[in-house]
Amino acid sequence: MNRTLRIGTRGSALALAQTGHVADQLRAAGANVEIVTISTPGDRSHAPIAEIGIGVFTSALRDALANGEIDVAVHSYKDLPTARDPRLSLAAVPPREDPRDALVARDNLTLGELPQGARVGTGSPRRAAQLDALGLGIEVVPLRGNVDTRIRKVTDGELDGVVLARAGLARLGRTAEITETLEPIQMLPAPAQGALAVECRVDDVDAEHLLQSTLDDSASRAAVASERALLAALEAGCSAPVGALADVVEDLSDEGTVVLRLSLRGVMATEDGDLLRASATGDLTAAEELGRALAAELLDLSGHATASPARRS
Ligand SMILES: NCc1[nH]cc(CCC(=O)O)c1CC(=O)O
Repeated sequence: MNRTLRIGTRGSALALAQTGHVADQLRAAGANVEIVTISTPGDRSHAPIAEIGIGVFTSALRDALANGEIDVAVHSYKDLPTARDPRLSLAAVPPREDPRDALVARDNLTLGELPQGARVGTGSPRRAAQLDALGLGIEVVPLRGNVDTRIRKVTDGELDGVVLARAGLARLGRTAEITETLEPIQMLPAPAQGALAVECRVDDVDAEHLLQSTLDDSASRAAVASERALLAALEAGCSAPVGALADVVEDLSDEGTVVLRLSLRGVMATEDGDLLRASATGDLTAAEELGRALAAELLDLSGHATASPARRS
């Protein structure tokens, strides 16, 4: 392909870092690429995400792609709405970064070492619900802004800690500031956290082929597909905070050969702040079915959780 691919990105340090990485890989494969920065309403607003809505970071980029201002859009996958955009094709899901959440706290402290009443910042209802459920007496403080702004609240002494996606810190070369990487058994990440979504126009088959063959990782794509299918199915039934993580695991087939399977864990907060958890494994080739099945199980649990009048504990 001898045309120049224009790759669109948001202008945040994180977005530029991840797009730069994608551009480098495409250049290494011999493509001509150019990076175009697109400002989004999400970057200009300081309101909580819960108020301005999912898609604020991604829809301007998607529109620019659909009208031909750019040829490729690179998104943090977890920031994309679950409804697919019929104008666009998900050409590649590159190998996923570590999907876990991370704590950056003062004095090198871990969550367990923070004192009662410690103030920990996060704008994510999912992180807040899971922090509360640990029963550590941590006070969750609402917080927004880019990675730098959030960490500065800790260095300035305004907060005792903040919880962020490890992947974001890794892409910015700031993992040294992490004081604890949170195990998924305590805190399940957002569906698709740590993964990128690389889109092109649905009719741009040349770009789609190049992006897919150069960047796509089928295991990451399958894992993320099951997490997102779980999220989409739960969004239809409720608006509760949701965490999900699929791991690709080795299993033995009936014939004794090694097969790869998906192991999916999910968590959903109820209205009274209890956490419902479930897990399941399934075929790598039926990732979305697995996500939907686990969502149905969580919805079933939530029905029991709210419908039972004699509920104690
Ligand atoms: N919602 C903002 C956002 N979108 C993607 C990432 C981090 C990188 C990723 O998960 O791929 C972050 C920051 C964070 O959650 O700390």
